[in-house]
Parts: sequence; C-alpha cells; structure tokens
Amino acid sequence: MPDDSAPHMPEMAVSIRGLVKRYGQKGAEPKLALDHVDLDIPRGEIFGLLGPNGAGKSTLINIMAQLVIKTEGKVTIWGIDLDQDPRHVAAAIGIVPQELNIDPFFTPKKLLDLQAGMYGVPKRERRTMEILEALSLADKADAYARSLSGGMRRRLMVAKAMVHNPPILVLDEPTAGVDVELRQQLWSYVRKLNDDGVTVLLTTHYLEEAEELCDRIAIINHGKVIASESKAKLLGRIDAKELLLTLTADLAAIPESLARFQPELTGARLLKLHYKPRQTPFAQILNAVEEAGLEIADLSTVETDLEDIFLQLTRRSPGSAA
Ligand SMILES: Nc1ncnc2c1ncn2[C@@H]1O[C@H](COP(=O)(O)OP(=O)(O)OP(=O)(O)O)[C@@H](O)[C@H]1O
Repeated sequence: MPDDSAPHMPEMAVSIRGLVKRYGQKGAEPKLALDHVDLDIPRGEIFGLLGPNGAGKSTLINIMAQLVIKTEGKVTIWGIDLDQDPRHVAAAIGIVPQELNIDPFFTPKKLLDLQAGMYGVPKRERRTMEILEALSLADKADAYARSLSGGMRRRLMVAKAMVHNPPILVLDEPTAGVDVELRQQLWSYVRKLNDDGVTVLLTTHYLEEAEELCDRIAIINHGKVIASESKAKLLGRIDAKELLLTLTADLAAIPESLARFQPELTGARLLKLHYKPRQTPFAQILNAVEEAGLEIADLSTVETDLEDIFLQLTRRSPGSAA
C-alpha cells in the first residue's frame, strides 16, 4: 500500500487544467472530445466521473493512462507533470480497464509477476501474495486464469493494476454488466484500498454506484465538466422533494387548494405532492391537506437522488440534445 508517511504528498492526486482533445477524422471536422476541462481530484478520496455515453470519460482516463495523446492542456498526476515526466506519471497510477483482457493460460501469480516485471519492480519488493490475499485470490494463485469466475477475473484486474503500488487507482466502469452481489464485493475492495490510502477515480454509468461509493463527483457532458463537487453538495443542489400520502378514504378529485403542490393521484387513496423543502415548511403542507378536508392514514417522503440531479444537469448543459 502507498506509504502515507512520505513527505511532499501532493494535496491533489490529479490536477487537470484546460485539457482539450480533438480526434482527427479523415475527411471530416476533428471531433472535440474534451473541451477545456479543469478537474481536481483531492488525495485520499474516491472520486466518481459520471457522464452519458460519448461524454469524454474514456478519453480523459486514456490521456491519464498515456494511451491517448492530448491536444492541449496540462495534466499533473501525483504532483508530476505528464509532459515533463511521463515515466513517473505511469508509476503513480494503476489502471483497471473495462475489458477483462487476461491471458487464460497464465496463473494469477504469474500474471502479477509479469506485470511487476513490466513496471520494473525488483523481485524482493514484489508483494504478489499480499495483493492476491487482499483481493481474496490467494487460493487461486496457481490456478489457470481461464478457470476463474468473472468476479475473480475482475479482482485479478484490480490486483494487476496495484502491483507497482501506485497511490492512484483508476477504474473504468468497474461493475459494468456485473451482478449485484459481485458489485457489492468490488465496492468493498475499492473501499478497503481507499482506507489504505489509495486515491480512487472511477467512471460509472450506475448512479447508485457513485452515490454509494464516491466522496466527490464530477459530471461530464459533451466534453465539458458541468459539475464537480462533494456528493453531499451535489445532492443538495436540487431543492425538491415528494410527499406520498395514503388517505383514509378514496378521493374522487384533487382539491383545488392543493394545486400549488402539483398533486398527482397515483391510486384511489394515494396522493403525491411536490414541494421545495427550503421554501415550504412541512407543517404548511400538512395544514393545507387538513384544510382541504383530507384525512391522512400514512405518509412518506422521497428524497431527490443523483439520478434526478444528473438528468437535470445534463439536460440543461449547452449542446445537449435532450
Ligand atoms: N479514436 C477516436 N476517433 C474519433 N472520435 C473518437 C475517438 N474516440 C472517441 N471519439 C469520440 O469522442 C467522444 C468522447 O468519447 P469517449 O469514449 O471518451 O466517451 P465516454 O464518455 O467514455 O463514453 P462511453 O461511456 O460510451 O465509453 C465521442 O463522441 C466519441 O465518439
């Protein structure tokens, strides 16, 4: 695990300024995939990068992984400028790609050894078994990779990305197409690595994953970062809640006096009201319901979730088709 006691630990694990990527296309205008992106990922956090398909997430990650060459801008990883010292940048970062490209005839132990060799980790400093243990793969250390389950293969990809002990781990869609149980397992591994001091950047399509796991979230759309803040702040952005009322008697028509709460009758006795908690005290709604002659048997409120915020932000952002 990264040595937390080391001096000169950067405040930001990743810092990006004015990052532009234009993909050249034969006979067509270049495709602007990243449009002056600024992004800071504080050390020690789990940071989620969200965005619709084609937003530019993979391009951003691939620039950090040095698989794609940027057009403009400055990328600093663990305090190191990508242009000045690409080799040390590569050493500071471990990437778990989306695809499970594992040679079926290697054993996990062999795979990690090869990877460590590739990164120039001296034999005596290799922690192959320690990493396999951390990812619950120790008992499969000598099994052929082809005999591993999908979940084990994914864990092996994480293990592979960690062999050179990078302080930053990047996971591209770690749980795409993965079942619920396995997703929970992977989340707990990511949390464990993070508890041990690893800064984690993950891209995801699953808003639930970001909500569950991330300290901070950036939303990218059409190559632009349209939000980047703590999860709590992001979730607090929308002042909107729903109140679900179960009434003691069937309701034929919604009383006019409740119109300001955009009421919806979702069942004979089920009434949904919308309100802005910062503007409307809860008691005011209950009074209005009582004055309208309705009797409440039960009630519950529904919080805004990341999905509402995501949809609102990506719809609002310029160039959006929605
Ligand atoms: N090699 C390329 N040549 C031309 N255009 C490309 C290339 N790679 C990506 N693009 C375009 O750049 C934009 C951003 O793509 P990118 O793959 O970074 O998006 P993404 O957010 O990762 O999407 P997804 O979630 O679908 O992987 C898209 O419009 C894509 O079509």
